[in-house]
Order: sequence, then C-alpha cells, then structure tokens
Amino acid sequence: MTDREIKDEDNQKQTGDDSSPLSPLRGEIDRIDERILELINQRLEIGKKVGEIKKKKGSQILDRTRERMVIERLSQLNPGPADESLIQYIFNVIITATREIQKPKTIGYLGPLASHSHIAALHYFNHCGEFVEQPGFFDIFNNIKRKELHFGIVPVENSIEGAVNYTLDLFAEFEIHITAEHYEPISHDLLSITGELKDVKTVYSHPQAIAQCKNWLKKHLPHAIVMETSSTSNAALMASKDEQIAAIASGKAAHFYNLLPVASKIQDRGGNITRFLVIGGDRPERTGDDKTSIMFATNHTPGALFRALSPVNRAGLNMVKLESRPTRHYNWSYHFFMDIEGHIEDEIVFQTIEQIRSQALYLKVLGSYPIMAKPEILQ
Ligand SMILES: O=C(O)C(=O)C[C@]1(C(=O)O)C=C[C@@H](O)C=C1
Repeated sequence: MTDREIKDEDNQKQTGDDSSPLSPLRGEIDRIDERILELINQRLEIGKKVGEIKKKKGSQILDRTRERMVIERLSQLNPGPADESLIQYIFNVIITATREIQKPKTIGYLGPLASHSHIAALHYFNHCGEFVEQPGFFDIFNNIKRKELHFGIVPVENSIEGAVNYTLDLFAEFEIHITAEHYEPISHDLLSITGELKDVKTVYSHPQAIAQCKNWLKKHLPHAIVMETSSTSNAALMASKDEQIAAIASGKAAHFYNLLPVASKIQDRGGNITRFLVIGGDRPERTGDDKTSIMFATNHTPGALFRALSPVNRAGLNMVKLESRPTRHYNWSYHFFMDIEGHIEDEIVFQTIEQIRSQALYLKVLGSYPIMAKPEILQ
C-alpha cells in the first residue's frame, strides 16, 4: 500500500468510523450536501434557459430589481438559525454564478495554471467566470483591446520586490482602464504526491520562492537537492510525476496537480503581498471610498515635476503612490504613475487632474476604482 493510500484510509477512518457518534450525523450532512449540490445545478440549468430567452429578446442579463426581490423574499422566509447576512451572502454567490452561466465573463491571467496571477483571479472573481491562461502580460492587454477577453488581472507591485515595471509600461502602450485592485498574500507550501517529508529527495521551485524558503529548507531538508524551475506551477507539475520530488508552490496548486501538503507556509518571513490590478470591463461607479490612477509625462526642465504635483497639495488630496518609468522615447524622460484618493467624478479630483494636465506634456486617466483594504500580514 502506498503512503498516499494509507493517508486516504486514515481520512476515511476519521469520517466513517461506525462506532463514532459523529458518523450518523455526518451521513445526514452528506445527504443534505448532495441535495444542495443537485439543487444548485438545477437552478443553474434553469438560469441558462432564462439566459437564452433574454438573448433572443435582446434584453440584458443583469436585472438588479429581480435579484433584490429574490434575496428579500428568502430573507423573509428564513426560519433560522441561519443569519440574514449569511442567506444574503450565499444567494448573492448563487445569483452571480447564474449570471455567469448565462454569459460567462472571460478573465485573462498570466499562466501557467495555479500561478499567483491565476490564484488572485480566482479569489477576486470568486471562482465565477472563464479563466483563460495567457502566455504574457502583453497578451492580456492586447486581448482586452481586441475584445477577446472581458477582464485581465496583472500584478503591479510586490511588498518585497517593488513595482512590476513590465505592467506599468503596458499602460503607456495600451488604452486600457483599471476596474479594481486586489491584494493577494503570497504564501509557499511544500507539496508532493505522498505529503510525507521522509519521501522528499529533490525540491523544485522558482528561484524567488526557493530564496524565500531558504532557512526552512536548511532546517527540514538539509540533504535535499534543490532545482530551479521557470514557475512554481511548473515545479508542482514536476512533483506530480515523481513521489521523491516536492514543489514549493501555492497551496492552491495542490488542488490543480493532485498533490498533498508536506508543510504549509514555509516562507522564512511573512508579509509577502502582491497588489494586482483588474483591467477591462465597465468603468466602476463612484463609491465614496475610491482611488484614481493617472499617468503623465513632464518636460525635462528643473521643477517640472514639482509644478505638476503642486495642484494635489493645494487641493489637499492624498497622494498614495508615485512611480516613475523611463518613457523609452527619449533618454532621461519619464512617465509618472500616480494614485490619488477620490473618484474622477469628484469635482475636486477632476479639477486637480486638469491642473496637472495643464503642466504636463501628456496625461492619461487610467481609472477610478474602489479602495481595497490591505490584508493583515500573517505568517
Ligand atoms: O430572473 C432572471 O432574470 C435571471 O436571470 C435569474 C437571476 C437569478 O439568479 O435569480 C440571475 C440574473 C439576474 O440578474 C436576475 C436573476
């Protein structure tokens, strides 16, 4: 019997031991879950038919009034103990999934499967939509421009490594707007077929992930051979082919490559978070807690940047980010990327941006979108 089979049997024992007082209750939970599963799928099938009728009639998929009615009716019917907010949450997810099946949105991410971008996309879009692997950041921008994709998700900044320059440069090249921001904590697990430390002879991963787990590897696997791969997902793929190989990859990669965790969160220090931008889709409405991203270029004259920034100071707006990138048209000329708090529909934000524009060689509003709270930094 392999270690994996023994582990599976252990799990079965935990859940299916006849003598345990838990087992009849778990049996009931299993049967209820089966009914919920069946009903969710039935609802989605009916949603598909509603979608087809709407398509024929040329009407919009989204019907907020109907959605509100559905949720209000269920809140009133709810006998408890489920909390009203729980009912609203669950049915919002179900309705979103119904909308998705009626007209799935396509979301481009930098592959391969289970990459950090893929995981960020799954989290941001709540697993709803068609996630389409892209070979490069350029392809994400280009396919949104060509209307081959509805959305894309691209990293823009990492808490340890800093700005992702390639993404910033693409904003200069394409007329693509930002719809949202998303923070994804980057955490590394050690994954293998058996999930047993004693089986691990070789560790594969991306050089950055290996560097971030150096101390853990020294302590727990001092004799293992360490091999570099082009991505953490490729490492997971290698590990899925050989019991003696383990991959440093995200916990989610275990699911895609049928692996088990040998150890979780093995990075030497916490606080590794990547900020992603969601691009494409409709321009978000003002929420009252928004951020506006702009890019501009100034003359190469003394004080030009200072003059361009003065309107922000005069308006009392909060500038939350300023990055510069060479324009690559003329040596020593720069694009500036700036985030300020507020929405472009706020008069003060609009006026301030117009004043910056009057001082700049060129200015582009990249988008106004809701501010997302930075996640707690956990180890
Ligand atoms: O009733 C409809 O029009 C549907 O398309 C179904 C449904 C739902 O899941 O309940 C889904 C999308 C609409 O925005 C409203 C409601």
